[in-house]
Amino acid sequence: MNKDQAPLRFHTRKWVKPEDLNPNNTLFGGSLLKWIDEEAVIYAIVQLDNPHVVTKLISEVEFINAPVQGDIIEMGFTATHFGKTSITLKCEVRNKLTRAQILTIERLVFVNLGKDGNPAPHGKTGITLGSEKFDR
Ligand SMILES: CC(=O)SCCNC(=O)CCNC(=O)[C@H](O)C(C)(C)COP(=O)(O)OP(=O)(O)OC[C@H]1O[C@@H](n2cnc3c(N)ncnc32)[C@H](O)[C@@H]1OP(=O)(O)O
Repeated sequence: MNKDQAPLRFHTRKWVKPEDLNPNNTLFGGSLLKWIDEEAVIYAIVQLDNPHVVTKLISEVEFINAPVQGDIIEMGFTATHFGKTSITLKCEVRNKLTRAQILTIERLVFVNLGKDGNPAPHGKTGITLGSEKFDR
């Protein structure tokens, strides 16, 4: 980990259920990516204090270990870069009980949109810690 990078914060947990499985009886990768995209955009929305944020890019995804039914997994995110209109996150997913790594994504880029739907400067330069802006 880069020494200037904040540690990943593991908040969201999921319980792997029968409807989440692929025909091999392990977690369907598409379900996991959907959960990650939603959690990541919520992280970006909170950090940028704007509900109009879209996913621009998801970098290489490495599926390391496959969860099975009944596993509890947790998703961790941290912001690694604040651009002018974008924010870049890193993601790791691990098994809540064994801590085994499940997946890593080095870069998820989200873009802050203005009222006109075009990229707009967000003015943020660093991570907002604690319960964030939406708790005010
Ligand atoms: C949560 C969801 O499910 S959203 C649904 C899925 N996402 C979408 O449908 C988004 C579709 N894409 C779009 O609407 C457009 O591409 C937009 C509005 C996001 C961006 O439009 P662009 O013309 O690329 O905008 P622009 O060139 O101004 O770049 C905006 C930011 O994205 C960054 N960016 C653009 N392309 C890339 C790329 N390929 N990789 C990484 N960052 C990029 C730019 O560096 C810029 O960031 P910065 O201002 O911090 O330097």
